[in-house]
Amino acid sequence: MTGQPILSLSDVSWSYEEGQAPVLRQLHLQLQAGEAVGVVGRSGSGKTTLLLTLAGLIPANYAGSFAGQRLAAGEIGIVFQDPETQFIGLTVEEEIAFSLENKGYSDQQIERRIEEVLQLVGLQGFEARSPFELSGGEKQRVAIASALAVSPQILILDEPTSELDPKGAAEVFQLLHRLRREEKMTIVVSSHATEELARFCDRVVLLSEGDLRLDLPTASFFQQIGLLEQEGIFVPDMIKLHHWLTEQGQLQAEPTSLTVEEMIAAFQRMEEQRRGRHERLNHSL
Ligand SMILES: Nc1ncnc2c1ncn2[C@@H]1O[C@H](COP(=O)(O)OP(=O)(O)OP(=O)(O)O)[C@@H](O)[C@H]1O
Repeated sequence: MTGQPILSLSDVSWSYEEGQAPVLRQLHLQLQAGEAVGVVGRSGSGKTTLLLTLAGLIPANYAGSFAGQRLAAGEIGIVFQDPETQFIGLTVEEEIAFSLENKGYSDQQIERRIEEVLQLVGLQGFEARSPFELSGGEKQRVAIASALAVSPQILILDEPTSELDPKGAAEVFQLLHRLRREEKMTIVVSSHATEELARFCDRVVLLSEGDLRLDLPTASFFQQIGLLEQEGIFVPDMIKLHHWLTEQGQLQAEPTSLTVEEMIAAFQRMEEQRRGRHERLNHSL
């Protein structure tokens, strides 16, 4: 994916308090339209700070500059780790209507948009429910619906599954896959769920004490097993297995298999090649 970035941070540093060590250090990061970027790093490495900076919520009085940050407010939606801290409406409908009212939508437009975004996140019929009385996965989807209501170009999510059970986490990532597929959204997501990131992201970046240590396409990123483990990042078992099989000479010249499905496909390709070689040998005898 190439072309003009829709958002680019250039040489951005940030300290919360003057005189303190920077939480982000001389950071460069570009986002292309339609890509999904994962952000990983130990607790305290600066992930939330980076996402707030991308969303324009950290003021611009840092040593550095935003090159290319020309998106108006509302063109970037952000969803926080604990969606309840974001809720202000007593019903799901009110919650989603809030940002639309702020943008001057008419009542009719608001009604239509609420219906659209609830359908998009799979919560049709939830209009009158209290957002505080939903399951964790449903709360996250309401928060995502609210962020999406004003049609942002970029959706930023800060550890959206860290408070969820596996079912809730799967629901949220299914929704993110759908937003990419159907809405072509540009998505930045920080998470410790590296298996989900490996399935979802085009690119992953690693933050380490405010430095961007890695910024690579997902398959190449997860090949850096030593560095990732040193940084306390969980490397999915499938990726370790792939690495081991390649080292043992059992898999050759295969791109990294990030998922069980890709690993099965890699073995199927090898089996077909083996059969092909066998048949050619039989013919030549
Ligand atoms: N409002 C704040 N004022 C002062 N320091 C802060 C503030 N918010 C965060 N920090 C500090 O900045 C550093 C980076 O915090 P940040 O929340 O960005 O990390 P993180 O990688 O998102 O962590 P986690 O995975 O635990 O959420 C930490 O040392 C944190 O204590």
